[in-house]
Amino acid sequence: MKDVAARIIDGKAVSQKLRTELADEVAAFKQQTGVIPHLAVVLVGDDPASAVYVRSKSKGCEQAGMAGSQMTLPADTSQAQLLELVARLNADPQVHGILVQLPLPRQIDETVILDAIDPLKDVDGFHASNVGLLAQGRPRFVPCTPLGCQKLLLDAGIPTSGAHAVVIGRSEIVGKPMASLLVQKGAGGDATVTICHSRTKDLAAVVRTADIVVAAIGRPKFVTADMIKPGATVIDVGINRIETGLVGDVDYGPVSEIAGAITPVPGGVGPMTIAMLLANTLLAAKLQTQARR
Ligand SMILES: NC(=O)C1=CN([C@@H]2O[C@H](COP(=O)(O)OP(=O)(O)OC[C@H]3O[C@@H](n4cnc5c(N)ncnc54)[C@H](OP(=O)(O)O)[C@@H]3O)[C@@H](O)[C@H]2O)C=CC1
Ligand SMILES: Nc1nc(=O)c2c([nH]1)NC[C@@H]1CN(c3ccc(C(=O)N[C@@H](CCC(=O)O)C(=O)O)cc3)C=[N+]21
Ligand SMILES: [Mg+2]
Repeated sequence: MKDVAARIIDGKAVSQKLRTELADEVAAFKQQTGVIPHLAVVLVGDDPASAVYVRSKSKGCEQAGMAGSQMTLPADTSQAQLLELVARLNADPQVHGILVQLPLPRQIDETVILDAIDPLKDVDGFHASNVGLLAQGRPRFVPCTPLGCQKLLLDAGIPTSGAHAVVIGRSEIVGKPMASLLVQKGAGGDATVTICHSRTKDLAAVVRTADIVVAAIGRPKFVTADMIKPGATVIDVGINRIETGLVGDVDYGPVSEIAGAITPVPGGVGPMTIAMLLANTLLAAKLQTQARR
Protein backbone atom coordinates (compact mmCIF):
# COMPACT_ATOMS: atom_id res chain seq x y z
CA MET A 1 0.00 0.00 0.00
CA LYS A 2 2.90 2.37 0.60
CA ASP A 3 3.27 4.12 -2.76
CA VAL A 4 -0.19 3.48 -4.08
CA ALA A 5 -2.53 6.43 -3.77
CA ALA A 6 -5.80 5.71 -1.99
CA ARG A 7 -8.91 4.84 -3.87
CA ILE A 8 -11.24 7.80 -3.88
CA ILE A 9 -14.74 7.04 -2.61
CA ASP A 10 -16.92 9.21 -4.84
CA GLY A 11 -19.86 10.26 -2.68
CA LYS A 12 -21.27 12.46 -5.39
CA ALA A 13 -21.52 9.55 -7.81
CA VAL A 14 -22.96 7.17 -5.21
CA SER A 15 -25.50 9.79 -4.12
CA GLN A 16 -26.60 10.35 -7.72
CA LYS A 17 -27.12 6.63 -8.21
CA LEU A 18 -29.18 6.42 -4.99
CA ARG A 19 -31.22 9.47 -5.99
CA THR A 20 -32.08 7.91 -9.34
CA GLU A 21 -33.21 4.71 -7.60
CA LEU A 22 -35.17 6.79 -5.10
CA ALA A 23 -36.98 8.66 -7.89
CA ASP A 24 -38.27 5.31 -9.18
CA GLU A 25 -39.46 4.32 -5.71
CA VAL A 26 -41.17 7.70 -5.28
CA ALA A 27 -42.94 7.28 -8.63
CA ALA A 28 -44.18 3.80 -7.64
CA PHE A 29 -45.35 5.07 -4.23
CA LYS A 30 -47.24 7.97 -5.79
CA GLN A 31 -48.92 5.64 -8.25
CA GLN A 32 -49.98 3.20 -5.52
CA THR A 33 -51.20 5.76 -3.01
CA GLY A 34 -51.76 9.08 -4.78
CA VAL A 35 -49.68 10.66 -2.02
CA ILE A 36 -46.81 13.05 -2.83
CA PRO A 37 -44.04 12.83 -0.19
CA HIS A 38 -43.40 16.30 1.19
CA LEU A 39 -40.43 17.64 3.16
CA ALA A 40 -40.71 20.93 5.03
CA VAL A 41 -37.42 22.62 5.87
CA VAL A 42 -37.33 25.36 8.47
CA LEU A 43 -34.51 27.87 8.62
CA VAL A 44 -34.28 30.40 11.44
CA GLY A 45 -32.06 33.34 10.57
CA ASP A 46 -30.11 34.12 7.45
CA ASP A 47 -26.81 32.25 7.75
CA PRO A 48 -25.71 32.04 4.09
CA ALA A 49 -24.16 28.53 4.36
CA SER A 50 -27.36 27.17 5.94
CA ALA A 51 -29.42 28.83 3.22
CA VAL A 52 -27.35 26.95 0.60
CA TYR A 53 -28.04 23.55 2.24
CA VAL A 54 -31.71 24.36 2.71
CA ARG A 55 -32.06 25.22 -0.97
CA SER A 56 -30.25 22.05 -2.07
CA LYS A 57 -32.59 20.01 0.15
CA SER A 58 -35.76 21.42 -1.46
CA LYS A 59 -34.20 21.13 -4.93
CA GLY A 60 -33.33 17.50 -4.23
CA CYS A 61 -36.94 16.80 -3.26
CA GLU A 62 -38.23 18.14 -6.53
CA GLN A 63 -35.68 16.14 -8.56
CA ALA A 64 -36.83 12.96 -6.81
CA GLY A 65 -40.49 13.74 -7.57
CA MET A 66 -41.30 14.85 -4.03
CA ALA A 67 -42.51 18.20 -2.73
CA GLY A 68 -40.14 20.47 -0.83
CA SER A 69 -41.22 23.56 1.00
CA GLN A 70 -39.03 25.99 2.78
CA MET A 71 -39.87 28.34 5.63
CA THR A 72 -37.50 31.06 6.72
CA LEU A 73 -38.10 32.79 10.03
CA PRO A 74 -36.26 35.88 11.26
CA ALA A 75 -33.15 35.42 13.45
CA ASP A 76 -34.99 36.92 16.47
CA THR A 77 -37.81 34.33 16.35
CA SER A 78 -38.77 33.19 19.85
CA GLN A 79 -38.84 29.56 20.98
CA ALA A 80 -42.63 29.81 21.35
CA GLN A 81 -43.00 31.04 17.77
CA LEU A 82 -40.87 28.21 16.41
CA LEU A 83 -42.81 25.69 18.51
CA GLU A 84 -45.99 27.08 16.99
CA LEU A 85 -44.67 26.47 13.46
CA VAL A 86 -43.54 22.93 14.38
CA ALA A 87 -47.01 22.21 15.80
CA ARG A 88 -48.59 23.46 12.59
CA LEU A 89 -46.33 21.23 10.47
CA ASN A 90 -46.97 18.25 12.79
CA ALA A 91 -50.71 18.69 12.27
CA ASP A 92 -50.51 19.17 8.48
CA PRO A 93 -51.34 15.85 6.79
CA GLN A 94 -49.70 17.08 3.55
CA VAL A 95 -46.30 17.38 5.29
CA HIS A 96 -44.47 14.08 5.88
CA GLY A 97 -40.98 15.22 6.88
CA ILE A 98 -39.87 18.15 9.04
CA LEU A 99 -36.28 19.38 9.22
CA VAL A 100 -35.33 22.31 11.42
CA GLN A 101 -31.91 23.45 10.28
CA LEU A 102 -29.29 23.52 13.08
CA PRO A 103 -27.72 25.37 14.75
CA LEU A 104 -30.56 27.51 16.07
CA PRO A 105 -30.14 31.06 17.44
CA ARG A 106 -29.15 31.20 21.11
CA GLN A 107 -32.59 32.20 22.43
CA ILE A 108 -33.96 28.84 21.28
CA ASP A 109 -33.26 25.54 23.08
CA GLU A 110 -32.55 22.98 20.35
CA THR A 111 -33.63 20.01 22.47
CA VAL A 112 -37.05 21.56 23.14
CA ILE A 113 -37.61 22.01 19.40
CA LEU A 114 -36.32 18.58 18.37
CA ASP A 115 -38.48 16.91 21.05
CA ALA A 116 -41.53 18.73 19.67
CA ILE A 117 -41.24 17.31 16.15
CA ASP A 118 -43.61 14.38 15.53
CA PRO A 119 -41.25 11.35 15.70
CA LEU A 120 -42.94 9.95 12.58
CA LYS A 121 -41.97 13.15 10.70
CA ASP A 122 -38.45 13.36 12.16
CA VAL A 123 -36.44 12.79 8.97
CA ASP A 124 -33.23 13.96 10.71
CA GLY A 125 -33.56 11.13 13.25
CA PHE A 126 -32.75 13.49 16.13
CA HIS A 127 -35.88 12.89 18.26
CA ALA A 128 -35.24 10.90 21.46
CA SER A 129 -37.52 8.08 20.32
CA ASN A 130 -35.65 7.67 17.03
CA VAL A 131 -32.29 7.83 18.83
CA GLY A 132 -33.54 5.15 21.23
CA LEU A 133 -34.76 2.90 18.44
CA LEU A 134 -31.37 3.12 16.71
CA ALA A 135 -29.53 2.40 19.95
CA GLN A 136 -31.72 -0.69 20.44
CA GLY A 137 -30.87 -1.96 16.98
CA ARG A 138 -34.35 -1.44 15.53
CA PRO A 139 -33.83 1.78 13.60
CA ARG A 140 -36.66 3.94 12.21
CA PHE A 141 -35.22 7.29 11.09
CA VAL A 142 -31.42 7.16 11.18
CA PRO A 143 -29.49 10.48 11.15
CA CYS A 144 -28.65 11.26 7.52
CA THR A 145 -24.92 11.90 7.77
CA PRO A 146 -23.92 8.68 9.59
CA LEU A 147 -26.34 6.69 7.44
CA GLY A 148 -24.68 8.18 4.35
CA CYS A 149 -21.23 7.21 5.68
CA GLN A 150 -22.41 3.62 6.23
CA LYS A 151 -23.86 3.47 2.70
CA LEU A 152 -20.53 4.68 1.31
CA LEU A 153 -18.68 1.89 3.14
CA LEU A 154 -21.18 -0.67 1.85
CA ASP A 155 -21.08 0.65 -1.71
CA ALA A 156 -17.26 0.67 -1.72
CA GLY A 157 -17.18 -2.91 -0.41
CA ILE A 158 -15.17 -1.95 2.67
CA PRO A 159 -15.55 -4.77 5.21
CA THR A 160 -16.84 -3.54 8.57
CA SER A 161 -17.38 -6.91 10.28
CA GLY A 162 -14.60 -7.42 12.81
CA ALA A 163 -12.88 -4.22 11.70
CA HIS A 164 -11.70 -1.67 14.23
CA ALA A 165 -13.64 1.52 13.48
CA VAL A 166 -12.53 4.69 15.23
CA VAL A 167 -15.04 7.54 15.24
CA ILE A 168 -13.54 10.91 16.12
CA GLY A 169 -16.28 13.10 17.58
CA ARG A 170 -19.20 12.29 19.92
CA SER A 171 -21.91 14.71 18.76
CA GLU A 172 -25.55 13.62 18.82
CA ILE A 173 -25.89 14.26 15.08
CA VAL A 174 -22.76 12.55 13.74
CA GLY A 175 -20.33 10.80 16.11
CA LYS A 176 -22.71 8.93 18.45
CA PRO A 177 -25.16 7.67 15.80
CA MET A 178 -22.21 6.71 13.57
CA ALA A 179 -20.85 4.52 16.35
CA SER A 180 -24.33 3.01 16.88
CA LEU A 181 -24.56 2.04 13.22
CA LEU A 182 -21.07 0.54 13.05
CA VAL A 183 -21.56 -1.57 16.17
CA GLN A 184 -24.98 -2.89 15.12
CA LYS A 185 -25.36 -6.50 14.00
CA GLY A 186 -25.46 -7.06 10.25
CA ALA A 187 -24.30 -5.54 6.98
CA GLY A 188 -22.35 -2.30 7.42
CA GLY A 189 -22.00 -3.09 11.12
CA ASP A 190 -20.36 -5.73 13.35
CA ALA A 191 -17.35 -3.47 13.82
CA THR A 192 -15.34 -3.05 16.99
CA VAL A 193 -15.97 0.61 17.69
CA THR A 194 -13.97 3.22 19.56
CA ILE A 195 -15.22 6.80 20.01
CA CYS A 196 -12.65 9.56 20.52
CA HIS A 197 -13.31 13.13 21.67
CA SER A 198 -11.54 16.12 23.15
CA ARG A 199 -10.72 14.29 26.40
CA THR A 200 -9.25 11.20 24.72
CA LYS A 201 -5.68 10.46 25.80
CA ASP A 202 -3.17 9.93 22.98
CA LEU A 203 -5.77 10.16 20.25
CA ALA A 204 -3.17 9.69 17.51
CA ALA A 205 -2.16 6.29 18.92
CA VAL A 206 -5.80 5.17 19.08
CA VAL A 207 -6.52 6.30 15.52
CA ARG A 208 -3.39 4.50 14.28
CA THR A 209 -5.01 1.18 15.25
CA ALA A 210 -8.09 1.86 13.10
CA ASP A 211 -9.06 -0.05 9.97
CA ILE A 212 -11.80 2.56 9.44
CA VAL A 213 -11.55 6.18 10.59
CA VAL A 214 -14.59 8.47 10.63
CA ALA A 215 -13.54 12.06 11.22
CA ALA A 216 -16.31 14.32 12.62
CA ILE A 217 -14.48 16.93 14.64
CA GLY A 218 -15.09 20.26 12.95
CA ARG A 219 -11.40 21.21 12.77
CA PRO A 220 -9.75 21.67 9.38
CA LYS A 221 -7.13 19.01 8.50
CA PHE A 222 -7.16 17.62 12.08
CA VAL A 223 -6.43 14.03 10.99
CA THR A 224 -2.87 13.87 9.67
CA ALA A 225 -0.99 11.16 7.78
CA ASP A 226 0.99 10.04 10.85
CA MET A 227 -2.31 8.96 12.51
CA ILE A 228 -3.28 6.59 9.70
CA LYS A 229 -2.49 2.90 9.48
CA PRO A 230 -1.40 2.09 5.92
CA GLY A 231 -4.37 0.87 3.91
CA ALA A 232 -7.03 2.14 6.30
CA THR A 233 -10.33 3.59 5.06
CA VAL A 234 -10.85 7.26 5.90
CA ILE A 235 -14.33 8.84 5.91
CA ASP A 236 -14.17 12.63 6.23
CA VAL A 237 -17.38 14.19 7.56
CA GLY A 238 -15.88 17.61 8.18
CA ILE A 239 -17.06 20.71 6.36
CA ASN A 240 -14.81 23.67 7.11
CA ARG A 241 -14.73 26.92 5.20
CA ILE A 242 -11.20 28.34 5.26
CA GLU A 243 -9.50 31.05 3.16
CA THR A 244 -8.54 28.59 0.44
CA GLY A 245 -12.06 27.12 0.21
CA LEU A 246 -13.87 24.11 1.60
CA VAL A 247 -11.78 21.49 3.48
CA GLY A 248 -12.60 18.47 5.59
CA ASP A 249 -11.35 17.35 8.98
CA VAL A 250 -8.70 15.24 7.22
CA ASP A 251 -5.40 16.48 5.75
CA TYR A 252 -6.44 15.03 2.41
CA GLY A 253 -3.25 15.16 0.31
CA PRO A 254 -0.81 13.42 2.68
CA VAL A 255 -3.45 11.08 4.14
CA SER A 256 -4.51 9.90 0.68
CA GLU A 257 -0.97 8.61 0.15
CA ILE A 258 -1.22 6.32 3.19
CA ALA A 259 -4.91 5.35 3.28
CA GLY A 260 -6.41 2.55 1.23
CA ALA A 261 -9.58 4.49 0.49
CA ILE A 262 -10.72 8.01 1.30
CA THR A 263 -13.67 10.36 0.81
CA PRO A 264 -12.94 13.81 -0.62
CA VAL A 265 -14.40 17.13 0.58
CA PRO A 266 -16.40 18.31 -1.26
CA GLY A 267 -17.93 15.37 -3.08
CA GLY A 268 -17.80 12.77 -0.31
CA VAL A 269 -20.12 12.59 2.68
CA GLY A 270 -22.01 15.87 2.05
CA PRO A 271 -23.96 14.74 -1.03
CA MET A 272 -24.78 11.46 0.74
CA THR A 273 -26.37 13.41 3.61
CA ILE A 274 -28.80 15.00 1.16
CA ALA A 275 -29.57 11.65 -0.52
CA MET A 276 -30.35 10.04 2.87
CA LEU A 277 -32.60 12.95 3.79
CA LEU A 278 -34.61 12.35 0.63
CA ALA A 279 -34.78 8.61 1.37
CA ASN A 280 -35.98 9.36 4.91
CA THR A 281 -38.68 11.65 3.48
CA LEU A 282 -40.06 8.79 1.37
CA LEU A 283 -39.91 6.53 4.45
CA ALA A 284 -41.85 9.17 6.41
CA ALA A 285 -44.53 9.33 3.74
CA LYS A 286 -44.80 5.54 3.77
CA LEU A 287 -45.07 5.34 7.58
CA GLN A 288 -47.76 8.02 7.69
CA THR A 289 -49.71 6.61 4.80
CA GLN A 290 -49.81 3.18 6.46
CA ALA A 291 -50.73 4.75 9.78
CA ARG A 292 -53.81 6.45 8.29
CA ARG A 293 -55.20 3.32 6.67
N1 LIG B 1 -21.02 16.37 5.58
C1 LIG B 1 -22.13 16.55 6.26
O1 LIG B 1 -23.20 16.23 5.79
C2 LIG B 1 -22.07 17.10 7.63
C3 LIG B 1 -20.90 17.63 8.07
N2 LIG B 1 -20.77 18.08 9.34
C4 LIG B 1 -19.45 18.56 9.75
O2 LIG B 1 -18.84 17.55 10.56
C5 LIG B 1 -18.04 18.14 11.55
C6 LIG B 1 -18.50 17.65 12.92
O3 LIG B 1 -19.82 18.10 13.13
P1 LIG B 1 -20.56 17.91 14.55
O4 LIG B 1 -20.48 16.50 14.95
O5 LIG B 1 -21.85 18.59 14.46
O6 LIG B 1 -19.57 18.79 15.46
P2 LIG B 1 -19.59 19.07 17.03
O7 LIG B 1 -18.84 20.35 17.19
O8 LIG B 1 -20.96 18.97 17.56
O9 LIG B 1 -18.72 17.88 17.63
C7 LIG B 1 -17.34 17.80 17.43
C8 LIG B 1 -16.76 16.65 18.19
O10 LIG B 1 -15.35 16.65 17.97
C9 LIG B 1 -14.69 16.60 19.22
N3 LIG B 1 -13.44 17.38 19.18
C10 LIG B 1 -13.31 18.71 18.99
N4 LIG B 1 -12.00 19.05 19.07
C11 LIG B 1 -11.32 17.93 19.32
C12 LIG B 1 -9.96 17.63 19.53
N5 LIG B 1 -9.02 18.58 19.51
N6 LIG B 1 -9.60 16.35 19.76
C13 LIG B 1 -10.54 15.38 19.81
N7 LIG B 1 -11.84 15.59 19.62
C14 LIG B 1 -12.24 16.85 19.38
C15 LIG B 1 -15.64 17.20 20.23
O11 LIG B 1 -15.31 16.67 21.50
P3 LIG B 1 -16.13 17.07 22.86
O12 LIG B 1 -17.42 16.32 22.76
O13 LIG B 1 -15.25 16.57 23.93
O14 LIG B 1 -16.30 18.55 22.80
C16 LIG B 1 -16.99 16.74 19.70
O15 LIG B 1 -17.33 15.48 20.22
C17 LIG B 1 -18.13 19.63 11.31
O16 LIG B 1 -17.06 20.01 10.45
C18 LIG B 1 -19.44 19.78 10.60
O17 LIG B 1 -19.46 20.93 9.77
C19 LIG B 1 -21.82 18.00 10.22
C20 LIG B 1 -23.03 17.50 9.84
C21 LIG B 1 -23.26 17.06 8.48
N1 LIG C 1 -31.29 19.69 11.03
C1 LIG C 1 -30.15 19.61 10.36
N2 LIG C 1 -29.89 18.52 9.61
C2 LIG C 1 -28.73 18.43 8.90
O1 LIG C 1 -28.49 17.41 8.21
C3 LIG C 1 -27.79 19.51 8.96
C4 LIG C 1 -28.11 20.61 9.76
N3 LIG C 1 -29.27 20.63 10.46
N4 LIG C 1 -27.25 21.65 9.86
C5 LIG C 1 -26.02 21.70 9.07
C6 LIG C 1 -25.50 20.32 8.77
C7 LIG C 1 -24.51 20.29 7.62
N5 LIG C 1 -25.14 19.51 6.60
C8 LIG C 1 -24.62 19.32 5.32
C9 LIG C 1 -25.37 18.78 4.30
C10 LIG C 1 -24.86 18.69 3.01
C11 LIG C 1 -23.60 19.11 2.72
C12 LIG C 1 -23.09 19.05 1.31
O2 LIG C 1 -23.81 18.69 0.41
N6 LIG C 1 -21.83 19.43 1.06
C13 LIG C 1 -21.22 19.47 -0.27
C14 LIG C 1 -20.58 20.82 -0.53
C15 LIG C 1 -21.50 21.98 -0.38
C16 LIG C 1 -20.76 23.30 -0.44
O3 LIG C 1 -20.02 23.53 -1.41
O4 LIG C 1 -20.92 24.09 0.50
C17 LIG C 1 -20.11 18.42 -0.35
O5 LIG C 1 -19.54 18.08 0.71
O6 LIG C 1 -19.76 18.03 -1.45
C18 LIG C 1 -22.82 19.63 3.73
C19 LIG C 1 -23.32 19.71 5.02
C20 LIG C 1 -26.35 19.08 7.03
N7 LIG C 1 -26.60 19.50 8.26
MG1 LIG D 1 -23.19 20.72 16.98
